[in-house]
Amino acid sequence: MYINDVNLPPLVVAQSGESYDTRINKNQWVEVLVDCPGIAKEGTTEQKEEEQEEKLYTYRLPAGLEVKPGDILSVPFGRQQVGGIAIRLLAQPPANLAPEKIRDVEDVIHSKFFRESYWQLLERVSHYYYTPFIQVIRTALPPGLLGRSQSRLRLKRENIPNGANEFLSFPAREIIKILQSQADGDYSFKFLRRQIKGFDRAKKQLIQRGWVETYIELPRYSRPQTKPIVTLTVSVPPIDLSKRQREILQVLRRHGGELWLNDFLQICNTTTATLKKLEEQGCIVIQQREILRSENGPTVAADQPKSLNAAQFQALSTIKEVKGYATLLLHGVTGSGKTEIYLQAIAPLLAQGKSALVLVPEIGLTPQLTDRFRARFGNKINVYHSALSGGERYDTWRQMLTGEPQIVIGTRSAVFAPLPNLGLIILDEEHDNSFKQDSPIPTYHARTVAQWRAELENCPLVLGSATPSLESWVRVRVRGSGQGGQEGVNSPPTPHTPSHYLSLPERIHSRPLPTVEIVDMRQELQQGNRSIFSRSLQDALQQLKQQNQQGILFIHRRGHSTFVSCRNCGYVLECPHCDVSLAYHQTEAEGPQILRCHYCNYARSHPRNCPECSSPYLKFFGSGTQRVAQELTKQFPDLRFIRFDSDTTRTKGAHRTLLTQFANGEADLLIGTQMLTKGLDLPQVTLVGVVAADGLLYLSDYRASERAFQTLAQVAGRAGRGEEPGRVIVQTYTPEHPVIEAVQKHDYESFTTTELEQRQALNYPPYGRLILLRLSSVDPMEVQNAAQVIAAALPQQEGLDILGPAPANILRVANRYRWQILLKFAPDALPELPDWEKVRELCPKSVSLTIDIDPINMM
Ligand SMILES: Nc1ncnc2c1ncn2[C@@H]1O[C@H](COP(=O)(O)OP(=O)(O)OP(=O)(O)O)[C@@H](O)[C@H]1O
Ligand SMILES: [Zn+2]
Ligand SMILES: [Zn+2]
Repeated sequence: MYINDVNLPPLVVAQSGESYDTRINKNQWVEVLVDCPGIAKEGTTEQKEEEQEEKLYTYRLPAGLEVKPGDILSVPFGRQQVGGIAIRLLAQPPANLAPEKIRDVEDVIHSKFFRESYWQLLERVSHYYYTPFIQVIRTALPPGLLGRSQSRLRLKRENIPNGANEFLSFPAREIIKILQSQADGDYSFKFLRRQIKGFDRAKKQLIQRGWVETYIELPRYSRPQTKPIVTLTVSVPPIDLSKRQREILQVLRRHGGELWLNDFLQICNTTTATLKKLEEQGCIVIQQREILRSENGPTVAADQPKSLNAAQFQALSTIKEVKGYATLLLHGVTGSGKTEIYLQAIAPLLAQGKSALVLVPEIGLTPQLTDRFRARFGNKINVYHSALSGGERYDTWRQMLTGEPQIVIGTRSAVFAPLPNLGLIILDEEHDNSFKQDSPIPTYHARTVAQWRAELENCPLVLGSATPSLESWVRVRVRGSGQGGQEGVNSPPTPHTPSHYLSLPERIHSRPLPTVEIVDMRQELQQGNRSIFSRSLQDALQQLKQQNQQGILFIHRRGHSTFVSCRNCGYVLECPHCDVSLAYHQTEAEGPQILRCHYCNYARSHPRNCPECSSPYLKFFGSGTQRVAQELTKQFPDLRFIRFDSDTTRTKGAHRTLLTQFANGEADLLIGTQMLTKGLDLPQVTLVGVVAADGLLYLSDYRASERAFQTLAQVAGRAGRGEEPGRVIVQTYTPEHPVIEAVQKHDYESFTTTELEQRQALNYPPYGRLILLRLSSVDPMEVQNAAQVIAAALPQQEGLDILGPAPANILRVANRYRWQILLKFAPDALPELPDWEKVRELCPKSVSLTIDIDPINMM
C-alpha cells in the first residue's frame, strides 16, 4: 500500500482565542493567493481575464484579526467566500487600488498551514532570480491546491452547557440546531449559508464561545486514472496458435511481457478482437491499471542496513554529527556506496519525527534508486516530480502537510516540497544539469535553492557525486568554509557556511575501477577500418557473447548543434576570439552553411578543406543510436541488444521495463544516450563502449569539458561493479584531449585543477558570474533590434563584460528567432547591475525576454 492511498484525516485546526490579537497590527493589508481554478468566472468582469491563472489579491485586515504569511484565509471573492493563502503582509495598500474597493479578510481558517521559512525561501528565489513573486509561487505550489476545498463547521458538543441555546441569537441557534441534527455535527459553510440568513456573524459568535470549530476539507482526487494494460501470462505459447498470434505474443514478450493496450495495438497493427481471442485462449490478460501510480513500482522486498566499510562509516558519522546548517560534499567514486550512506543518514531522522528530502536528476531513469528507498523505508516514501497528475501531486502535497515524518524523493521542483520539520536534504548526482531550469522563469538551480532551504531550515545539505560540479568543489574544497561560488551581488549573504568534504575513494569490497582503453579512431581509419567500431571494440563485443557477459554502448547524440572536425588530422574548427568550437549553422534546409561563434558572433563560411591539413574529409560529427544499431545488426547479427533512448522510452514505465529485461539477461547489450549514465547498478555489466567521445568534447560552450568529463566518468563507472572486473573502451579522434586523459586515469582531481585554472583566467564560473539574456520572437528583425537596443542600454563599466548580442546557436526554434546577450562579471567586482524591470521595458511586446541567472545551458 502506498501512502497516497491511505485515508487521511482532514486537516483540523481548532480556532482558539490566540488568533485574535488585540495588539495594533501595523500591517493592515495582506496579499492573498486566491487559488481556485474556475472561480473567477463568477467574479467581476475584470477578474474574468485571469480565469485560468492564480493571482494575488489585496485584502484589508479587520481590527483584531491576526494573519501571518502561510495562513489559509477565507476571503470574499465576487459573490462567494473562497479559500486563499496569505502571502505577504503590506503596510500600505497598493497605490493603484482605491481603498474603498479593498474588501476585508473574513477569517483565518487554518493558521500556519505553511511555515514562515517556506515563504522566506520563495522570497529569496524571487529576489535572486529576478522573478515576480507570484511566478515563484506558481512554480512551487501545485495549481488548485485549495481548488475544490470546502470550509466546514463542526459542533464541539463537549463545550456546550445545557440550556445554553437561550443566550444565542436566532441564526446562531439555527446553526446549532442544524449541526445537532447530524451524528457528526458537521456541515459545509456553503450549505449553512444557504439555509441561514446572517450565518457568517452567527458563526463568529459560536466560534468565540468555543461551541463550534471550523476546518478546511481539502478536495480529494479519489478517482485515479486507469488505462487497459495487456500482460503476458504464458511462458510457452500453446501449440494451436496461428503464426500471427505467435508473432503478437513474441512482441509482448520482447517488451517485458507488458504493454498498454493502445501501444500494443499500434505496435502490432492488430485489433482488440484479436487480443480478446488470445485472452480467451489464456495467453494474455487485459485489465485496468492505474496510470502513473503503477510506476510506484512493484512491491520491493524489505532489506536491512548494510554494514559499512571504513570510508562509508566515516562519512556517515560526519553527517550525523552536524548540528544545523552545513554543506557536505560526498565525493565517492562510482560504485562506492553513496546511496547506502543516504539511507543510513535518513533512518534516525524519521525516528526523531523529522523528514528528509532527496533530490535526483530524473525519477524515471532511476527506478533502482526509488526501489532501494522503498525497500528500506516502505510507505514512508513519497515520490514527487512534474510528470505526476494533478491528483497525485495534490495527494502528495496533502500528505506532506499532515506533518508526518516522511521522505520525499523528487526531481528539481521537489526542492519546494513543503515538508514538515525538515532534517536533511540530499542532492544525488549533484553535478547533473537537469537540476537547472532554463525556462520559464524563475531560472532556478535546485542546488542553489536547496542551499538556501537548508540554511533556512537549519539542517544539513548533502551533495553526492562521483564527479562533483566545479561549483561545489570550489565551495567545499577550495574555499573551505568560506563563501559560496554562486553567492554574490543579489544573493542574501551567507557568511561562514560550514562545509565538509567526505571522500569515498574506493568501490565497495575494494573492487577496482574499470580499465579504460582509449582508441585513436584516426589510426583505425589509416589502417583501413572504416567501421564505426574499432577493432578493440569489435573484439570486446565478440567476447561478450562467448563469456556470457553484458555490455553498454554509449552514444552521444546531440540535439541540433554539431561541430566540424577533420577526419584525417582531428582538427576542430574553433573561434579565433573565444576558447570554444564553432557551431554549424544552417537555418533552412537549402540555406548557407555557416560556422559561427556562439559568444562573440564571429562567423565564417563552412570550408571545403581542412584549414590544417587540406584534406577534404571534413565531417559533422555524431552518429545517433539508430545508426549504431544498424551497424551492430550488420556486423554482429547474433548480438541481442536493447535500445535505451528517448525514442524507445516514451511510454510510461518503459525505463523500468527495458532495464528489467536487460537485468534479466534478455539482451547482451544496452545501447543508449545520456540516460545510461545515471545510477545504473548492474553487477553483470563488464564492458562499456563509448562510440565517439568527440561529440561531447567540442560543444560550443565553456562547460563542455566539465560536462564531457562527468558524462564519460559516469558511463565508465557502470562497468565492473560485480565480481568480474570491468573494461571501458573510449573511441575518439583526439586521444590527447585532457578530458580523455583524465577519464582514462580516473583522475578527477587533476582534471579539476586544470579546468579551474582556465575558468579563473577567463573569469567564468565558479569564479565569475554569468547572466544570460535570452530574447526570442517570431520576427527576426524585431528580436535582433531589441537585442541591440538592450545591449546598448546596458551600463559600460569596469568588471562587467557584455558579450553579444549574438544569435543563439540554433537561430530559429519552433519558428522563433533567438538572440542572446551574455553578461559576465566577477562577484568581487560587484558591478552595478541594470534595473531589470527597465530592461524588460525596452523589449517590444512581440519579443520575449528571459533573464537566465547563472545559466548552464548556453544553447
Ligand atoms: N557497505 C556495503 N556493503 C556491501 N555492499 C554495499 C555496501 N554499500 C553499498 N553496497 C552495494 O554496492 C553497490 C554500489 O553502491 P551504490 O550504488 O550506492 O554506489 P554509488 O556510489 O551510489 O554509485 P554511483 O555513483 O556509481 O551510482 C550497490 O549494489 C550497493 O547495494
Ligand atoms: Zn585535417
Ligand atoms: Zn568567439
